[in-house]
Amino acid sequence: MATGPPPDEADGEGLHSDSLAADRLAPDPTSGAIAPTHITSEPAFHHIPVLGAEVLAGLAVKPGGRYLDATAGGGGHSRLILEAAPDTQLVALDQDEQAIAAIRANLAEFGDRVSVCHTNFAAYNPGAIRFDGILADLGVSSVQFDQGDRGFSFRHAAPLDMRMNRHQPLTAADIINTWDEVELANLFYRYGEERLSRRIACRIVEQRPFETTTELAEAIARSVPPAYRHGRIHPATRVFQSLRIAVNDELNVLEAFLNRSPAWLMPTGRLVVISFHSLEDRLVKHTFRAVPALRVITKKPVQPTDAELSANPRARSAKLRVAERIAETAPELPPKLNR
Ligand SMILES: C[S@@+](CC[C@H](N)C(=O)[O-])C[C@H]1O[C@@H](n2cnc3c(N)ncnc32)[C@H](O)[C@@H]1O
Repeated sequence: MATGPPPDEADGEGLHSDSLAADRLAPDPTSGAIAPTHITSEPAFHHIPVLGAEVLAGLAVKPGGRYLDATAGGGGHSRLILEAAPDTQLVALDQDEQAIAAIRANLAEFGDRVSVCHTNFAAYNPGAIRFDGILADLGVSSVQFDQGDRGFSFRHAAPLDMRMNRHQPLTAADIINTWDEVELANLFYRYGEERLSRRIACRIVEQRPFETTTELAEAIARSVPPAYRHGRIHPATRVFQSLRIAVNDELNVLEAFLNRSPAWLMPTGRLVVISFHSLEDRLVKHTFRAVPALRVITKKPVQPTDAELSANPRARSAKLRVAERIAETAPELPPKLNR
């Protein structure tokens, strides 16, 4: 990864896909203004699990197996695992308290087959428990994304928050309104791969403070050339991605999880990770190769079929990779002595 942004480039080619591409809005061609959608009621906690069949195949779910869903969200994948084979046991983690409440409610019918833990997956400690499979379906859930007050999407006028764990102090507003111009440009370039990082950072610093997602998105849209404004994705998409990654420290916690979690697996246990942007996928690919306890199962990432994409367009950037914990070879015994 480069350490700082190069001079800004004006074209919008070579955009990498990311989970915020759903935020492609139709800005006013002259002002770049975005018509905000005001959410008046909380959506039900419903998230369509991505790559469901591929997750079950990757985990090789077996009767009586024990699984860890490190990002349980709405419990969609957890439910698939619990229903895939009799007597499977599941530990469900999430760092978002609202998700934890939803998981408890949505999986109540499975009784003591499920235990739920409110934690960041990087801080989880399984004690002596070892799992037959671990799943991490990264990023935010549809519910978090669509919730009017969370600030993940510029489709809704909301405070610049973006915290998955609302007990942590740092918000997106803190970053946007207090970091200096160079720090912001570096952030947009590194975590958003934004080519116009310097120009956008300069305009933000001139116009801040910003309070809401839509104010910030409009300012970004106004600060870029018209060709860029009408590109494949909304011009604020990459900046929003970079802010979310920074607020939740997403790449550092993912790296810690990828290095720690192989030790939580039984020999031949499976680690399945679904990522939604190139920075995450790169980290998963390289760490799977680098961790000595893992054997890579998927040489290439598994992606959704056209049928899944037409049913769930939000799956479009998903990439699934699988690794297996190498079975410890028994220490060689000395040849039996003839007596
Ligand atoms: C894409 S959603 C998972 C959806 C889930 N697989 C389902 O089918 O309902 C990601 C979830 O992971 C949680 N999450 C993201 N990063 C996390 C982390 N570092 N530790 C714990 N939970 C995390 C988010 O709060 C969110 O609820």
